[in-house]
Amino acid sequence: MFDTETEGARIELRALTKHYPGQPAPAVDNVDLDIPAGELVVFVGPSGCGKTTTMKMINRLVEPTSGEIRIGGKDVLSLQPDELRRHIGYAIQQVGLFPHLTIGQNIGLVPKLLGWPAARIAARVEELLSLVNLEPSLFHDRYPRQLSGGQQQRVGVARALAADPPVMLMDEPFGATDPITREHLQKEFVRLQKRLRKTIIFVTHDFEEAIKLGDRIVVLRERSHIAQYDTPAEILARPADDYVAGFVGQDATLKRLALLRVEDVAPVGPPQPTGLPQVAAGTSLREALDVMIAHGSDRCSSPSGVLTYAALCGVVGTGRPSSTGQEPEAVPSLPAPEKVVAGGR
Ligand SMILES: Nc1ncnc2c1ncn2[C@@H]1O[C@H](COP(=O)(O)OP(=O)(O)OP(=O)(O)O)[C@@H](O)[C@H]1O
Repeated sequence: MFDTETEGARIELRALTKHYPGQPAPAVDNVDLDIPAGELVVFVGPSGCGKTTTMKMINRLVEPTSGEIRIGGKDVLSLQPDELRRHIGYAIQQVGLFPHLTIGQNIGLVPKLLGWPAARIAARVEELLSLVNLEPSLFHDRYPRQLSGGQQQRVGVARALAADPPVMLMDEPFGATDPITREHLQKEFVRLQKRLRKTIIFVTHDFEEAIKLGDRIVVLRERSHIAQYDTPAEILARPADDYVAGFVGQDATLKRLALLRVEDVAPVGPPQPTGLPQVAAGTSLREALDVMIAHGSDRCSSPSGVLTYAALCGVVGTGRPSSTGQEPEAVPSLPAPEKVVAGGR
């Protein structure tokens, strides 16, 4: 259907507008947006700003009033809507599993509609259950009511991936889960997307979630006007205006530290296995800072070298004048270093 069948396809929105009948103003007004192939782009904005309407126009659950949508160069509005939807994964907060179908049947629904042979569907369902960390032998024949909320959300993601579509639309897919399950699902999802490289539009109210998941974030105002479209790091470092700064919140520096890994910071020396608190490869700078604070140390050792508190401040532009000339935001000061007792807790 698209120029790429399974790997991410580029999405282009041109002057996209939706004016619901009887409403005084358009819900989505003249939106232009380019989403590169293989990227996960998060729409974040206040309730009612038009996130869901924009997303639903892409798989034509909502018909645009005017404008253009292209996926992989194909004009979406010239395609048959049911056929289009079979080639776009869709996961929503309410999950929408069919209660009378087993988990296996729910996941296999779209491949079945696409006419895949039974053996191929069975293999795909097994593969997807494993991919979302649900043991196939335990979950394949259960019914949705026999699963926890978090397990159902995973099935929702598996079902959206079932036909291996190049594009996925995800509307608060983890919204109904408790914070711990949600964090777990987010981490799993980031790992999954690193492998799959689909083009994904992900809607959320939660700016923290947008930072964790997005290659880029679109911050929306009312009527889906774009306030800023950039990488999480750029939005945190340089919010376009006060509206975006309001989303970023007070702790932008800590959020930026959470995006960076210890290996991103030039080490000041080789790893020192003893005497310093240790952090693993892949640890975020925010976690490394927590380790330094917990040990009362102004440095810690990682496989790529020694990370100092000064280097950590330098990387987020604190402790020296910022490029804009504004006062840099302070990272929390470290408590006075204490002697770390070898073998102590
Ligand atoms: N079917 C409809 N008929 C009329 N107005 C609608 C319809 N669906 C949505 N709207 C209106 O369009 C605007 C945008 O709604 P939409 O659901 O796209 O926003 P949203 O940003 O996704 O909101 P939320 O975060 O609360 O889900 C709102 O003012 C909403 O009331």
